[in-house]
Amino acid sequence: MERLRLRLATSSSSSYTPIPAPFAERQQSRVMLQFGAYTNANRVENASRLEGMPASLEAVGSRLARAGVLDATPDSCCVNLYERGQWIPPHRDNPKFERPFATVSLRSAQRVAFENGSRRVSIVLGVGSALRVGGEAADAWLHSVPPVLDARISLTFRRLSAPTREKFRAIDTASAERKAAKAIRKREARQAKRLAKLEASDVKKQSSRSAPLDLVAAEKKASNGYVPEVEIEHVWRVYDAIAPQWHGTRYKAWPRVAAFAKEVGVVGAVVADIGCGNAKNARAICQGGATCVACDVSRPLLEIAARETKGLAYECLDADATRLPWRSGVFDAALSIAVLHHVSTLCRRRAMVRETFRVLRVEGRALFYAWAYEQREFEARSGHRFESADVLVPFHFRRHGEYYDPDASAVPDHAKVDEAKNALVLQRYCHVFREDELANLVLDAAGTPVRIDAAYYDQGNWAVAATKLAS
Ligand SMILES: O=C(O)CCC(=O)C(=O)O
Ligand SMILES: [Fe+2]
Repeated sequence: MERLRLRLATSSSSSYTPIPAPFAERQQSRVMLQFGAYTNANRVENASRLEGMPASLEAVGSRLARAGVLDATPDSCCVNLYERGQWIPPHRDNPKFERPFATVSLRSAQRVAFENGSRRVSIVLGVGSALRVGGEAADAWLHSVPPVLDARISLTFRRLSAPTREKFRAIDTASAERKAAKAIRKREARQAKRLAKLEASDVKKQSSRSAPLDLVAAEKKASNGYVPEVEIEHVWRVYDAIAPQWHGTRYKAWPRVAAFAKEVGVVGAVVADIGCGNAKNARAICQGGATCVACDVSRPLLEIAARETKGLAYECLDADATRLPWRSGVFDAALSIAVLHHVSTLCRRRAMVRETFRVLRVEGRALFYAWAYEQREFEARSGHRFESADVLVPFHFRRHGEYYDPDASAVPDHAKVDEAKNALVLQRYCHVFREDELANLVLDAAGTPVRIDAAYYDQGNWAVAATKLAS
């Protein structure tokens, strides 16, 4: 008996209930091993482990159902282990179990008593017998086990009632759903954490580089080497933003530039227009039959240039004048008109001059124009007065009129609104040249012997025309 009790008690799906101390003292109750659902102080326990019955007990339960002792296959079994003298007071079986239920008696025969008011009925349960209890016997009558005469085992088979079973199934489903939802939340939280970590490391990576203002700028930076932030923000992005308005007000070549272009732009000549902007010099260059290859860093200006030069032998491409994408010695002439003053370091201005002469053939001619520090007010239409050599010059980007496109590309971060003028004020960076500075730069930085053909003041700019003397 003890061995059996231990064996069953260690079965994982069982509940072993020893007799509580006060009950044990009076020998009330018995050791119980319960499989499947059972009740404990009127609460159903283990309802979701209905499959928990050992195969041997299940076989007995099925046989009871087949024999018609039970109406359906039981899903729980309580094994009662009685020592001699142990007993159970009158009670009613928990209504959360279906009727009928059945008790199989083993080991020793035992009398059980039924009572209903003053009525009493006793039944002797023989070894191997099955007692079916249902109807009034189960609910109107109480039953009890008087002190057993000998050690005894009984097996009571029950089936959880349909509503209770349904209730527990719903609870089970809900708890499974809660569990699943919790698992999903946990997984999502983990993913969010991982993502945040990735993003943080990305931001770190980005901020450890000198942050590019936009992708185009970043791309240019990568392909052209270092471009100071001031040029990207205050030259490149400004021209990108103002391109249509810029084009609208500057569409004619300056006369002395046009004269130079005409001189060099003969049939068969190949001319470079470096920093071409909206290509206002294109006609002057190409009208004599020359072919022109132009470049600029502003895509919006290049788009205008391409549009404006349809039908001309004029090609324009996106390139930085400090790193020209052409072979050395291929051009007969080069124009660098109002470009040098937008380059913010001496090193880059020197690079631009050197590159211009590199792509020229020997005897090739170049014309440079750069904004003058010394503005001769009576000559200069701009009327600027500069305080120093490196300045920010405001450009009023009108938010109205025929050259305003509200859908045009983004304005630079530094733009300020001027409500009175209904304009955005953009600041263009300029390095303004002092007298002789441009000529000295050309002589110094050409990287090859050059001859200065002319140096003069025109349109508020210093101008230098020079010829490459050797390769
Ligand atoms: O052992 C028996 O015969 C009856 C047991 C019983 O009534 C019970 O477990 O509720
Ligand atoms: Fe009972």
